[in-house]
Amino acid sequence: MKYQELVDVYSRLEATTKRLEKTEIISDYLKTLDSDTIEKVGLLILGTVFPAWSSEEIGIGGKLVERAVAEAVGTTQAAVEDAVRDEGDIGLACIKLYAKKSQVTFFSQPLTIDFVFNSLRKLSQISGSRSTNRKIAVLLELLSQASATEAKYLTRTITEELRIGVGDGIVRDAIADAFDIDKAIVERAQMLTNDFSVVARTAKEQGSAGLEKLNLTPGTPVKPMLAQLAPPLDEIIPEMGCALCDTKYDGIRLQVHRSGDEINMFTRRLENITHALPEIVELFDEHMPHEDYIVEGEVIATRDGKPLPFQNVLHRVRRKHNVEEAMENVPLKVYLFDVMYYKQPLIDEPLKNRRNVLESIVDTSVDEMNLSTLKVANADNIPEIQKLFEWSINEGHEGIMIKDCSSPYIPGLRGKKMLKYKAEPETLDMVVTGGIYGIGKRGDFVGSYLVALRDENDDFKSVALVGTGLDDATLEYLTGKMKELEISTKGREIKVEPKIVLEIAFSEIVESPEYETGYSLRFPVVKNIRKDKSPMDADTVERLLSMYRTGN
Ligand SMILES: Nc1ncnc2c1ncn2[C@@H]1O[C@H](COP(=O)(O)OP(=O)(O)OP(=O)(O)O)[C@@H](O)[C@H]1O
Repeated sequence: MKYQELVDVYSRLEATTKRLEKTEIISDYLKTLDSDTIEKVGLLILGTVFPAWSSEEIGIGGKLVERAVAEAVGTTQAAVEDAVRDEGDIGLACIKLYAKKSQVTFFSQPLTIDFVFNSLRKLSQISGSRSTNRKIAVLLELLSQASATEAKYLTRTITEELRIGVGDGIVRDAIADAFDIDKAIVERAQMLTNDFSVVARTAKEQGSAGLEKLNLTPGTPVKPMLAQLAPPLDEIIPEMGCALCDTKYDGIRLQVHRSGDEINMFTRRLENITHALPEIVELFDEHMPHEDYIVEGEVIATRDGKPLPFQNVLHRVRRKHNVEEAMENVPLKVYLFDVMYYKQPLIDEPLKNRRNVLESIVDTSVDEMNLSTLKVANADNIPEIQKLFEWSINEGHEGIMIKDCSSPYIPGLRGKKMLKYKAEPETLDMVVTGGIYGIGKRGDFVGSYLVALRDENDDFKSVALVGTGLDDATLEYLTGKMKELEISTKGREIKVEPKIVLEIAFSEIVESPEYETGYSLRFPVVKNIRKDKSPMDADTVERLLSMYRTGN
């Protein structure tokens, strides 16, 4: 299958902002593909060649791509940089540069989807000596054979910024439409496998029966079930009838998988962090059965037995060197709260049963391994739940979780079956799309950050400019990141790729025509850099609107 055909689909997708049209374009295209190609297109359509669960990445910086483009079209790297600055994006720069291409490729063959996919995967494998030259060689093989539009989308795929406004939701709907399958079935398969190549191929070959057979596999991470904000206790607990309430710990969510002799640990973003926390691997090896399982819990940092803010665990997870030293300085504790697999998948079991299984398999005889502190609630013992909340806060935790006893584990869902009840006011996790450099002696730093939220097309729409809450070290760190992610700079204004996630506190949501969402925040303050979240995990315009309507 020719890559140009996929590129034509990209162009049509970029040309419309309408979700239904995008879904139809992809759905029609998927119907024309054979099994091997649909597997690749399932990922390429999202601008990637790796499934969401994989920690592999293409790993090519913008500068290297610019160098390869320069060689492919026979110009200087400076000319490519200029074009990127003028056009605001490497893809559009390619269109301009390829029009003037002086290198003529003889005997060139049209690029195929297969060749592009395999070459992009090959890039991630190249390391060690002369790796830059070897990467350039692979890039050149692609770029010198590419048409202008192929180069546009190839370079955007390589820099992981496809910009066609297609996210998981649209691909899910397109697969459902193409093969006449219920969307909920496709969604479930995606949440369980986190791999659109498997979902697309299975949908094509086996339809809904095949998708329904896909299940959890220990070793492959699954999207975590997420929480909504809880209404008052005396409203929600009678509504649930039976609520499992447990302490909400302020650490990092950990999904621990044992498969055979191997233990792997993943974050909520499905990042594999096994190597950063060797003592936790040992803890699970010694205090959990040697059976296949997937359990979930929160890992927190402590000092003198008291919990430390979650950034302390984050430092442990990000650390590549001196792991031993960090282990002594930041002792960790695990609090388990769910089990999704034990010898067999358990996600369809009600939470109460899962909790019973969990309690029967964890050995909590050591200080570091714990079950979350729990109280089962009903309409008659609400004051005891209020006490659990107060106790949790006094112990230095964040609050409590309120979970429906009868609920299955629904991967990726933020629904009413799992709620959070916190002491602190709600914040929004927002994505930085730009910023403004300071003036005078602050001229070297980006002083305010344009923050945005994801809309239903997975495009980022601006909400506010935030400049408060940042100390000098954080400003320096963020400015460095902004420079790495720079798309263009005009005067004091910088535009960046949407990668940085900031947690923003604010006093109120207000209407504002100044920003793309039509809303803004009063007194926004940066509370944290959420290095544990990807832009796709950030909050949405929909959430902003629902908070605006409910005054939350
Ligand atoms: N006992 C518990 N049960 C479930 N989750 C818990 C528990 N203790 C702590 N957590 C954490 O609380 C998180 C949900 O709360 P919150 O919304 O505040 O976190 P967040 O990371 O800001 O957002 P998200 O809901 O997107 O994870 C869970 O993802 C989990 O990491």
